[in-house]
Amino acid sequence: MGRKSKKAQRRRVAKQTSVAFPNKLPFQASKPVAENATKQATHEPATPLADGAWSTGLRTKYMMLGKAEWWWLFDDALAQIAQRLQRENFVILDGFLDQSMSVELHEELVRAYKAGKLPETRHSMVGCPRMQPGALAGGQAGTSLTYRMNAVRGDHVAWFDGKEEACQWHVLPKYLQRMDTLVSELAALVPNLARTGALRSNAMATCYPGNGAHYVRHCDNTSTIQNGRRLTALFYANPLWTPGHGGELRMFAPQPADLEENERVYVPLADIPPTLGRAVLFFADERCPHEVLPASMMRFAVTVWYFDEEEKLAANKLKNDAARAEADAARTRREMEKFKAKYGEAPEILGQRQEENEVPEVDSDDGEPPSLLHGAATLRNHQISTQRKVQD
Ligand SMILES: O=C(O)CCC(=O)C(=O)O
Ligand SMILES: [Fe+2]
Repeated sequence: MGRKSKKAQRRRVAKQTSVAFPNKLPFQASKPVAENATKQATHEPATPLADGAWSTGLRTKYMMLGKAEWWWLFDDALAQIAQRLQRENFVILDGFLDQSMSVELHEELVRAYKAGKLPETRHSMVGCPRMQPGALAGGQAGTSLTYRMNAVRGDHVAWFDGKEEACQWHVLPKYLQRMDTLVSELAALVPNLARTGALRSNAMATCYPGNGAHYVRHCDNTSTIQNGRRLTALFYANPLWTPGHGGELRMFAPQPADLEENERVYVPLADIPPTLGRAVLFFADERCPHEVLPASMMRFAVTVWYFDEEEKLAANKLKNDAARAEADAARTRREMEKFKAKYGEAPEILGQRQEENEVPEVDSDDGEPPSLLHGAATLRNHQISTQRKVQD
């Protein structure tokens, strides 16, 4: 396909949405989790706590070159990130943003969360989207039946493009630009990400408000749903996190896509604390079942999904397909029944998905690549050339 027609196709996606095996497991696996296993009563981790210690040497090296905050952007770091992602299906990046930016992003998220709790007239951020309890399901195109159930998913969320003036963002747009840069670099190194990097979701800001809020084990995409999500990028902003606060991201071993649910055995691989400045990247499909363990304190994160262009275009084409929407809705109704029987909580049915969660592309005819890639390349070139000067 020619560049122009590809670009036109991308633009159509934006219009339609109105706003883009491992050899060895990394951590020692503990006992498989049976389907009905009850949650642990204590905060003892069931699996080893996982951190980003693998990058300490790299971070020290780039700190000494005055490039601490860009450590992940250099060729040796990118090669390791790509290698880990391919070998383990997920990778932890500590210090993705430096301490002061991370603290500031935490403050921005707290501000947005608090503003959403006040009546419109009583805060200074009128027009900043309110964080609401997160929705479930939505089907392939995201436009089918959705529902809420606190026992399944207990976070509050809102979607942001980082340009909302009312929200007074400062760090969020910088974070997005950096993550876009990283993912567009990885797209050139990881074959499975080859069609990723031009389309992504907006940023989903989340707060698990404590009191045991959690998100049960799930995959962000599956071979049945095919919603286009290829890579999940998380950033955690919790300055005072300690193990007693819970809210770890538990990663499970990959699932063969062709196994029925009752044949699956979920082996926990690692519990990842949601500590300040930490980013986690993982494949959005059955390679990475995951859950958020109960949080006893407020827990803030930003999630972005990078889409496989082809899969996302196919999913969007089915937006107005009544038969597909009904098949998705039927599956969602079965899921709701299952959860209702398991947790005894009635779902709140929302109907069609409310959020507009995809990023529009710049509408230009001048042959420029999509804004996302363009901004990302510029950022990398700038940082790398500065670094070369430092080394020369
Ligand atoms: O916040 C996290 O650590 C993960 C959240 C999650 O799995 C999701 O929103 O799909
Ligand atoms: Fe998830």
